Amino acid sequence: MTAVIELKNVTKSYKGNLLFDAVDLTVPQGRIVGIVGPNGSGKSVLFKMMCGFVFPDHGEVYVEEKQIGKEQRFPEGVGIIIDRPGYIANKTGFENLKELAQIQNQIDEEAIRKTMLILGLNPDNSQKVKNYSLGMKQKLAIAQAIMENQHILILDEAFNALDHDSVESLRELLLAFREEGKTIVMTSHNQEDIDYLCEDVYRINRGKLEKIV
Ligand SMILES: Nc1ncnc2c1ncn2[C@@H]1O[C@H](COP(=O)(O)OP(=O)(O)OP(=O)(O)O)[C@@H](O)[C@H]1O
Repeated sequence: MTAVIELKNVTKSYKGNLLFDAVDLTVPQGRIVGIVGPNGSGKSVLFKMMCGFVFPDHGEVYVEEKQIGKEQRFPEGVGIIIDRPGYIANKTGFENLKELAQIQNQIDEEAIRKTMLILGLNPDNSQKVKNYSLGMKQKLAIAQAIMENQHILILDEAFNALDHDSVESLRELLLAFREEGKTIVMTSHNQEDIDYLCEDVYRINRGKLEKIV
């Protein structure tokens, strides 16, 4: 069992609010791991630490055996949904994804089109993102996370605002990713998503990560 993400002895607090107290976590390769906990319990902060967006006060975070912030500023090969990406409001969905793809310069327009179609977004839609519905914006966020075929996905509330059919197809997509050996860490306020997808589930409870499944 290869550990893809590891937290070792991680402590994190904001202004006296202790979110994580000497926490360890191992995310094995090829699994879907769920993190649950009430609003404000620290799910997003946990994910941000995995991505190098924030750092623990103590302890270490490793992604594929490289310490984030030390051996590597940001982890490589990770697709991320945390908060809503800052889209360019006056551009279309396709144009936005194209701009983002230029950062890594790993995929061509065809790959972007394909990803949009998988998620039920029309790449030829001339609507600007500022006029997108909530669900369409969410699909665009998912598209940017997966379009580069990243082998690790960190998905904070990926199912937000999706309609019933879109939830079903995203679930199947994530299961297919797992079959390909991708590793996924996710959270959802819908327990059904967690039950359906996650083999390991941890609950944030009083600064600790309690394994509940
Ligand atoms: N940059 C920051 N500065 C100060 N406090 C912060 C910062 N980021 C997060 N927090 C606090 O940390 C706590 C955990 O926030 P976080 O967003 O991780 O919760 P969450 O479990 O994802 O909540 P939700 O279910 O509502 O999305 C909250 O009390 C939040 O106010």
